[in-house]
Amino acid sequence: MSSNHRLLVRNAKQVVLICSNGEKYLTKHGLQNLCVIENGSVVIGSDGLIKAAGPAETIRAQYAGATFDKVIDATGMCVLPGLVDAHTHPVWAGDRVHEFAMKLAGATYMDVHRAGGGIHFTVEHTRAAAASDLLSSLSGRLVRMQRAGTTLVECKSGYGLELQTELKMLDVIEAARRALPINISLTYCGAHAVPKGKTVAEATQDILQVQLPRLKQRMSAGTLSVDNIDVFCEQGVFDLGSTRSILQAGRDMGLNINFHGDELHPMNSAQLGAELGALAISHLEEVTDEGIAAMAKAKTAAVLLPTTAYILRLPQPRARDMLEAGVIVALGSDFNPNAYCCSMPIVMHLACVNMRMSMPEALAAATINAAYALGRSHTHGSLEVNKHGDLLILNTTRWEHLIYQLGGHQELIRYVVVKGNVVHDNDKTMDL
Ligand SMILES: N=CN[C@@H](CCC(=O)O)C(=O)O
Ligand SMILES: [Zn+2]
Repeated sequence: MSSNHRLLVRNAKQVVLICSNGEKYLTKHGLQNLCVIENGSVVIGSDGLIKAAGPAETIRAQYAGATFDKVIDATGMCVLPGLVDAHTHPVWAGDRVHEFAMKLAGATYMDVHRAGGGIHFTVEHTRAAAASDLLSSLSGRLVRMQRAGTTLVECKSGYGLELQTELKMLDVIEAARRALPINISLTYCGAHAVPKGKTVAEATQDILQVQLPRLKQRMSAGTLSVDNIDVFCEQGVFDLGSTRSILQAGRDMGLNINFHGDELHPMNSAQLGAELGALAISHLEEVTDEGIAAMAKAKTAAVLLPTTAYILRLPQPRARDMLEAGVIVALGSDFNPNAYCCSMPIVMHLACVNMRMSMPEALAAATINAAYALGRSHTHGSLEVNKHGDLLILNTTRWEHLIYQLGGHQELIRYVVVKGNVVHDNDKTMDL
């Protein structure tokens, strides 16, 4: 093979492909043994896509005459697909460290929300913030996530709750998508809370009659590209009926349904999502057995968020029951002013310890299954030919160290690569 390629990563102790037969997600037995090559190499072409991932000897012979823009000798290191974070709220102004103190002193999430704090506090600050300030804080957060190994991240709006600020947030995410190498899946979450002074019915009408039509115009004009629609379906927020009408309207515009459900109370959100063909439902701390069965049947991914249950001291989502029922389990950091965590390695560690997932289950949940939850598992989430050349190279001989060493990812992650370009080199503390 004599053509020029972008990147060769050679002689890695382990190359963790995750899967190798074009699987769109992994459940049950598929999660028991992830596909790992001992002594492997990876080739990424000049189009940024994976050309080969296999035994080092085979690739050496196959690419004997090829040239590469860059060669990384990964002797003694591990190569993994870039991590996928399936749930974040990364655009906001005004932190909530004071509320963290209140919660440590015993206040619940809803106590703070009803007292006008929580999402409402963030809405007030985000409405007042300049788009340029939101973009610069968002960019910093995304770089931090990328350094922790995330190469595809879902980003929600939802701290505007009215047209102008929701559009401002979506535009800021769109601008970050164009400026930064990290891959972004963009979610409209105008139904994140009922704005102060409005009833649920009024808020729902505003979304259906004002916000979604404007979004549709912007999408048709090609100035905004929204991927998913989200609603916070919860007692005291959006009930099942209003959730249904908003999600249906989003689906009719071609958006993937991906929403917050069954977090603080059992709402039958899982059944609703399954019925509507949702790609994913997040949280599910209070999901019922019927909800689990419905999601397994409908192939609706469960995006579990270990940081939320940890910080709010909620019951843990029933990951084991979901896995045993064949639900597609994915993970997200839930980065937001309530749960300030940018690190999917920490999320995987919490999923293993608190939700009793195994390390292979957690890694699949943070790669191929999270990519599925975002409708991207045909291009992301595993190291397979023709997928994006997004990967991590770890300073360790066994991939499990990324989960085992709690908070150790900064030292462990040597390189982060997106489409064959090194976007983070820990040795040079470089971020591009
Ligand atoms: N539960 C609703 N939304 C977020 C929290 C957002 C916030 O508190 O600002 C979540 O997923 O945890
Ligand atoms: Zn959320």
